[in-house]
Amino acid sequence: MVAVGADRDGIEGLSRAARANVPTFVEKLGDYSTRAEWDEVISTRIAAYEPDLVVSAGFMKILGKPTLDAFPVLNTHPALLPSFPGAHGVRDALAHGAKVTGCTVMLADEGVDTGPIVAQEAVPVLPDDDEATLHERIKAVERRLLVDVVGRMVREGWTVSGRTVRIGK
Ligand SMILES: Nc1nc2c(c(=O)[nH]1)N[C@@H](CN(C=O)c1ccc(C(=O)N[C@@H](CCC(=O)O)C(=O)O)cc1)CN2
Ligand SMILES: NCC(=O)N[C@@H]1O[C@H](COP(=O)([O-])[O-])[C@@H](O)[C@H]1O
Repeated sequence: MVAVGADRDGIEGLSRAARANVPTFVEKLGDYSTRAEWDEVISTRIAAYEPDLVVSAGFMKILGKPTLDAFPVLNTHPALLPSFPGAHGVRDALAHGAKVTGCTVMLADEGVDTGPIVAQEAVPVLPDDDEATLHERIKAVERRLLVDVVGRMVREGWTVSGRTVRIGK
C-alpha cells in the first residue's frame, strides 16, 4: 500500500495509515471552486504515488475522468449490484424488503456503481435487522472479499472484456 487518501479529515483509515508510516493525503471538495478542479487535484495527488491499483473503500465521492483515465479504480459497495447502487445501498435494500443482499467489488467507471463486477458475496437480511446491524454484517464480508480480490488482482493481473472481469492470465 503506497498511500491512503480521503476527501475529509478524521478518517480512521488515515490514522491507521499514519501509525503504519504510510503516506496520506486529504483533498476536500469544498476547498475548490469547481468539482472539475477537485477531480484534477485528486488525480494529481494519486499520481504522485504511482499506484498499480486504486482501491475505493468507503470513499463517498464519485471520482471523475482524470482519475478514471489514469488508474484502474476498484470499489467496494455494500449491496449486490446492479441492485441498490449509490450512497445508501444498505438502507435501500432494507427499505425494499430484500431478504438477501451482500457486497460487490467492481471496477469503477464514470457512472455510479455501473462498472464491471469483479466479485460478489451474498449476505442474508435477518428479520430484526436495522441498517446498522445489516451493514456491520456486510462489512465483515466486504473486508475479507476486498483483501482477497486485491491480492489476487495484483499477483495475477486481470482482464476486462465488455462487462466480464477475469483475474489471472
Ligand atoms: N466514478 C466513480 N466513482 C466512484 C464510484 C463509482 O462507481 N464510479 N463508487 C463510489 C462509491 N459509492 C458506492 O459504492 C458511492 C459513493 C458516493 C456516492 C454519492 O452519491 N456521492 C455524492 C456525495 C455524497 C456525500 O458526500 O455524502 C457525490 O459524489 O456527489 C455514490 C456512490 C466511489 N467513487
Ligand atoms: N456506495 C459506497 C458505500 O456505501 N461504501 C461503503 O461504505 C462502507 C464504509 O465502511 P467503513 O466506514 O467501516 O470503512 C463500506 O460498507 C463500503 O462498502
